[in-house]
Amino acid sequence: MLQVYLVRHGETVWNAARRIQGQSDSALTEKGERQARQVGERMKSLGITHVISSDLGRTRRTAEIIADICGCSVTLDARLRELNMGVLEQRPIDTLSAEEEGWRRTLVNGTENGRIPEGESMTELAERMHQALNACLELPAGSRPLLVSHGMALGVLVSTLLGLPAHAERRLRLRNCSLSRVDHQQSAWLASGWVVETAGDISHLDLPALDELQR
Ligand SMILES: O=C(O)[C@@H](CO)OP(=O)(O)O
Repeated sequence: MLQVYLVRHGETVWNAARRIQGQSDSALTEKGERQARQVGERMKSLGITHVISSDLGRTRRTAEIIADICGCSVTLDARLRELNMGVLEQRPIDTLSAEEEGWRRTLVNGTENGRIPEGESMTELAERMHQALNACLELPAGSRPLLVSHGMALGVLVSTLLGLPAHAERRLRLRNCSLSRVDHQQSAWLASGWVVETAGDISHLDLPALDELQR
């Protein structure tokens, strides 16, 4: 059975300031770097063999810290990027106009193919996240990979593996450097394919971690 670990990047300057990143970027805070070291120690104890990361700066930095601790190298996969949030990227979330908030809501209320202008739909995000996860099935037997990605991206992946709509990601709390795990199993009696072992575990963190874009 293949076990794949999923980690959201450490806290960033814009997470703490409630600014929308999407495929734009900001640096990890000091706390974010600490979170990455703490999840790295946990990953080491779990025997991670591969660290595969979104190519955005905040995930790369988190992945490098983890990989250093685990003695692995980092492979980049652009399919693990956060949702492209189009014209709302870089904006403080508390300054959105009613029209802009309406665009954001088309994403989170499940409007089919809803998207922020110049952005991506949840369906497109789900497709590329599933491709990145399924690529782990090609790794050599005995591999234990870790994917380092983002709040909405991982939330959409876990929600859709459970058979829920992509926007059910709103119901998952994936804090910075939280750990989730999905397993690929064959079972005639239980489900065959991907099953969710755990989601959003932060027991390795010693300080309270932010929820997505929350204070
Ligand atoms: O892009 C962002 O601002 C948030 C949105 O959920 O995601 P993350 O911090 O996980 O990249």
